[in-house]
Amino acid sequence: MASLSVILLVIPEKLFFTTQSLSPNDYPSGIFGDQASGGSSTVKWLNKDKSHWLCELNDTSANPYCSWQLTVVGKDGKGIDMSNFSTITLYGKSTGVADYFRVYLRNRNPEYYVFNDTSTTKYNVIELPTSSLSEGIKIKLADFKVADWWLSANKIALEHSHPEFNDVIYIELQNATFHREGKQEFQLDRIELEGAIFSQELLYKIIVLTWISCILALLIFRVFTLNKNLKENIAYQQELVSINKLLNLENQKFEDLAKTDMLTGLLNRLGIRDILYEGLTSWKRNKKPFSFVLLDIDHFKSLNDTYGHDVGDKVLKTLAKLLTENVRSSDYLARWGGEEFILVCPNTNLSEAQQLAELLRSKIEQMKLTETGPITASFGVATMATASLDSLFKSSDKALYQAKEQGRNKVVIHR
Ligand SMILES: Nc1nc2c(ncn2[C@@H]2O[C@H](COP(=O)(O)OP(=O)(O)OP(=O)(O)O)[C@@H](O)[C@H]2O)c(=O)[nH]1
Repeated sequence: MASLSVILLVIPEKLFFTTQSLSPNDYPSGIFGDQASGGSSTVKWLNKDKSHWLCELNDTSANPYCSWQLTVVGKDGKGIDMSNFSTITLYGKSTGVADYFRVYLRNRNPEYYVFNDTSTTKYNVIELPTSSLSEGIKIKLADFKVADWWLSANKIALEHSHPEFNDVIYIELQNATFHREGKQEFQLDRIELEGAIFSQELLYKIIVLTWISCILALLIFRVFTLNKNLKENIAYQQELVSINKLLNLENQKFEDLAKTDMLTGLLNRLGIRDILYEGLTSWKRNKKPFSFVLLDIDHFKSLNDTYGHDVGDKVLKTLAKLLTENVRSSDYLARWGGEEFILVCPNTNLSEAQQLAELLRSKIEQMKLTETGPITASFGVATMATASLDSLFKSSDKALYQAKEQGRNKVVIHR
């Protein structure tokens, strides 16, 4: 865009020029003297093409004249719109007594032109030296002025007193003001109109407007892409959020799995850990009773040995189910390891824990096991006396050991 602007600015103005060439043969032409206004000046053609004529002026009227007139009206009835041209060049020859001649470019405009009254066409006029006609006289349209006599004769309003070239219907050559007597030959070969397609001003305007349009288009494109990126980012964020949710769920799943004993589905040691700390904290803060029931299947080794490990596993699962069904919703049951289970009882004193252990012992004893026959379990019960989970566990383990010692299938409490 910048390079294009530079190129447009440095390109020679001529490249933007448009030209139109007129030959007197292309349009009807006519010659006339001043007899109509009482004079005796005459004019006659000197060739068949009507491009060469002789004017003989006689100073017998107020304004002696003779004219050559080219009627440049197209088939559409319109004259030539010269408003886009900046110069008109006349090529021809003139010899005789006169140094100057005048050119009229006669324009129509409904504001002052009366239909069929050719005298109401605006007389844009300029007087030029006859000598330079052979080299081509280039005249700037801007140098034309409107004939004063025409303005007065037609009482033209001030706003229409400037030259106009939008509908020129006659190009006319005449003797100049001070040539009143004598012979003058004219020859007109060619008329050339020339003008810039773009004026320098328009070119600058186009460049500035193009820049503004490009910047605007760029801004709109930028806003559009930013918006698109924003939407994509939001969608990506939402995707991340949902992935995170999924991952959290998965994490939770893994966490739950890590805290669960695979065989029985009960909590494992890791799973019960937080509950133990909560119980300890609660005991420390409010001295709320907190008890443990440890239970261990009796002679499980011989059960395994007799019926096999798989049967042993089934027994462990059945027992876990029975225990789950018979503990309170406020208690926490976990597999401590092997054939050993722990029941953590918040807000439960020693006697309540003992009763619970007794109930479980009795349920286990009565449990129906088709493959092995009945089993029993021994229980050690303890309640928290000092702020130590370790000593609570040791106490209940000690009580369990005593239950085993006392013949198994027993509940022993640690006092
Ligand atoms: N089937 C099965 N057996 C297990 C599992 N974990 C531990 N055991 C077995 O449990 C048995 C425990 O035996 P011991 O510690 O000697 O105790 P016990 O035979 O129950 O004897 P007491 O506790 O003194 O009544 C061992 O033979 C272990 O192999 C398990 O997940 N599945």
